[in-house]
Amino acid sequence: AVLGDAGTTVRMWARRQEVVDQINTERVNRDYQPDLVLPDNVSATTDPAEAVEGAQIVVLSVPSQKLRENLVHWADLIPRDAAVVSLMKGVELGTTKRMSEVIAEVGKVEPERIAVLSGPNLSPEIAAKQPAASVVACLDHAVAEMVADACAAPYFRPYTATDVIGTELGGAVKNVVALAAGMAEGMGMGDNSKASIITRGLAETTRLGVALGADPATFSGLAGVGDLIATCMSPLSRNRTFGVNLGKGMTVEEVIAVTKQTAEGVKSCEAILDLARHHGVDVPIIENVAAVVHDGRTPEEVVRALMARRLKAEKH
Ligand SMILES: NC(=O)c1ccc[n+]([C@@H]2O[C@H](COP(=O)([O-])OP(=O)(O)OC[C@H]3O[C@@H](n4cnc5c(N)ncnc54)[C@H](O)[C@@H]3O)[C@@H](O)[C@H]2O)c1
Ligand SMILES: O=P(O)(O)OC[C@H](O)CO
Repeated sequence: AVLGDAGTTVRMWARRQEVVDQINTERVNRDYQPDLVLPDNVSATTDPAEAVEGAQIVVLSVPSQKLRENLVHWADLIPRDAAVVSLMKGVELGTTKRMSEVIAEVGKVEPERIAVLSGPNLSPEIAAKQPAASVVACLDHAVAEMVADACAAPYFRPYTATDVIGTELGGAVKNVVALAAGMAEGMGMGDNSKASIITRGLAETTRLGVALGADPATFSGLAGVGDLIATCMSPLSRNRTFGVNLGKGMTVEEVIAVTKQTAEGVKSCEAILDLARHHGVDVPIIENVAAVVHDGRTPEEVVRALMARRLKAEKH
């Protein structure tokens, strides 16, 4: 819808024929955004070859852990001169690769053609065409500008950047911090607790980003603190909501059973923790979220553990 409203012709790929038919005939996707009427320049197909044929820009958005298995089938179809844009906010389990790295590896796309888009962009608000800003980052700034032009709509303002690592990492780590903020909310804690989590979560994100080669300034921007605030504070966030349910005492299995859409932080927290350990970066909030989600610790136990840590100077 954003691309279409920006005047860009869009051919979407979907797996199910009934979804494609609904989009092409009624211009809606009832399961995901029932109130959003897609613009006329957006169409859909179940055939990936038809979707990408002649495309100048290929936008990839599936759950992060499913990108690799899908990309295997798309790699040879992607036009060799197209920009490839990732909207995904996760890190791959096992490999600890960011989505742009998976695209380069499996899609055989040169890094200069890979752009990532990230920012405070909760989809129900975007679908309601409420004004929002975002960041398109690509090593080749001209490619970032081309993608920004293609998605600049009256209600959607993309800024450009060249820090792919920072932009991508900000989007992935904020989901894990939002799980922690949600847990605090679910346990009945107030704004001091959540602001403390957000601020120290940003410190962890920045430390890890710098170790990976990101520009620390990126984390003060839309893809850093901007998305972190939106996701940690909004009841529309799936990651925060997942955390709220954990904080209220539901088990991980119970929360998964009631969660219909992707909460990227649940799987990515382990991959991000692996990445941090590999680079020798201290990430206590991420570590404790992973302990709740994957090791059976309770939110109460990890709050006690976080508050009992050795006192230290406040620095990144
Ligand atoms: N929803 C948001 O507000 C938002 C905003 C910015 C970025 N993102 C990011 O975009 C990515 C996708 O999120 P989403 O909100 O679209 O998630 P979603 O769960 O709402 O939708 C995921 C889509 O992928 C499809 N899908 C699921 N499993 C698949 C598979 N194995 N193979 C192919 N397709 C599959 C689903 O049918 C659905 O169309 C995530 O990385 C998310 O962090 C989401
Ligand atoms: O609903 P969430 O938690 O996946 O967050 C959505 C977007 O990433 C917010 O920018």
